Amino acid sequence: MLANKTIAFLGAGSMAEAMISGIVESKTVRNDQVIVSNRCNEDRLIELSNRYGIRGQKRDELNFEEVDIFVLAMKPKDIDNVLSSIKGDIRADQVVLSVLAGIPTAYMEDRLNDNQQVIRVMPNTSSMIGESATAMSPGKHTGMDNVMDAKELLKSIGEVYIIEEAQMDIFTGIAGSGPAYFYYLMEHIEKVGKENGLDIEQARKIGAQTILGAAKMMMTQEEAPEELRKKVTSPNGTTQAGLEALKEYGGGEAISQAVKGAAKRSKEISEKLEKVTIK
Ligand SMILES: NC(=O)C1=CN([C@@H]2O[C@H](COP(=O)(O)OP(=O)(O)OC[C@H]3O[C@@H](n4cnc5c(N)ncnc54)[C@H](O)[C@@H]3O)[C@@H](O)[C@H]2O)C=CC1
Ligand SMILES: O=C(O)[C@@H]1CCC=N1
Repeated sequence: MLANKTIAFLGAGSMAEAMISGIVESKTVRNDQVIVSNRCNEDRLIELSNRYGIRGQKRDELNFEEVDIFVLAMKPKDIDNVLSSIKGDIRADQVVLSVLAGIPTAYMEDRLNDNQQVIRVMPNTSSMIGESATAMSPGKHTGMDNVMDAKELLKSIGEVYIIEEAQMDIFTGIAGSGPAYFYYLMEHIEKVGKENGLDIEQARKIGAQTILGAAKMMMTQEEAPEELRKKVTSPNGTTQAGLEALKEYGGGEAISQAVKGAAKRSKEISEKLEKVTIK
C-alpha cells in the first residue's frame, strides 16, 4: 500500500519530471509525499515544486529517514557518485528504484547495504501523461510487498511489465527509447506535409491522429499488425505504392536497427561499468 509512503527523486531532469507529472496527476499519492532533489540546480527544484506542488529539497535538506522509496533519475555516468553518497544514509529496507539505462540491480546491490532492496525500472517520457510502457525487475533482496508498492506507483504513469532483468536491454530499445523514433517519424511527416501544402500544425495533428488510431487498433483488435496492414493495402493502390517506397528505402530494416542499436548501447553501458566488487 502506498498510502503515506514518501517518494524521493534523486535527479530532476526530463525523466524525473515526466514521472512526477504522471504520479501527481494520478493522485496515487499526495503531492507532499513526493520530494525532488538534485546535485546542484536549486532553480530547477523550485520550478518543479511550484509546477507540481511537490517538495523540492537540496541534498543536505533531505531527511532520509522519512523516505520509503528513492527513485534514482540521474545519468548512468553519475551512478557511482550517487551510490557512494547515499550508502551511509539509507537503510537496506528502504527501496532504491533506479530508472538508469544499463545499470544492473547487482551493481547497485554490491555498492549499497547488505540485503539492500533495489528495483531496476525502465519507463519512458510518456509517463508525463500516464501512458508509459514501463518495465521493472526487482533485485534479489526485494520483498514482494515492496515490489507491489513499486508496481502500484508505476501503474500511475502507465502500463507496467515485470520482466527478467536479461530482457531490460531489448525493452529499453523498444520502449525506453521508443518515443523518440515516433517523434522522428513525425518530424518527417510534418516536413513532407508542409512541402506539399499543409501547414505544420495541420500536418502534426493529422500525423499524430493517424499514429494514435493505428496504436489503438493494435491495442483493441485481435488481428496481428500484418493483418491490419493488409486491410489498408488495396492491390495496386496508394498504400501499396507507399509500402514499396518504404521497403525500397529500407524502412523496416531501419526500425529493426534502431531498436537493436539502442539495446546494444544499454548492454554496453552495463559492460563498461567497473566490475562488481565484493564488499
Ligand atoms: N529521458 C528519457 O526518455 C529516459 C531516461 N531514462 C533514464 O533516466 C535517467 C535520467 O535521464 P534524463 O532525465 O533524460 O537526464 P537529465 O540530464 O535530464 O537529468 C539528470 C538529472 O540528474 C541530476 N543529477 C546528476 N548527478 C546527480 C547526483 N549525484 N545526485 C542527484 N542528482 C543528480 C541532474 O542535476 C539532473 O537533474 C538516465 O539515467 C536515463 O537512462 C530512462 C528512461 C527514459
Ligand atoms: O537515451 C537514453 O539513454 C535514455 C534511456 C532510454 C531513453 N532515454
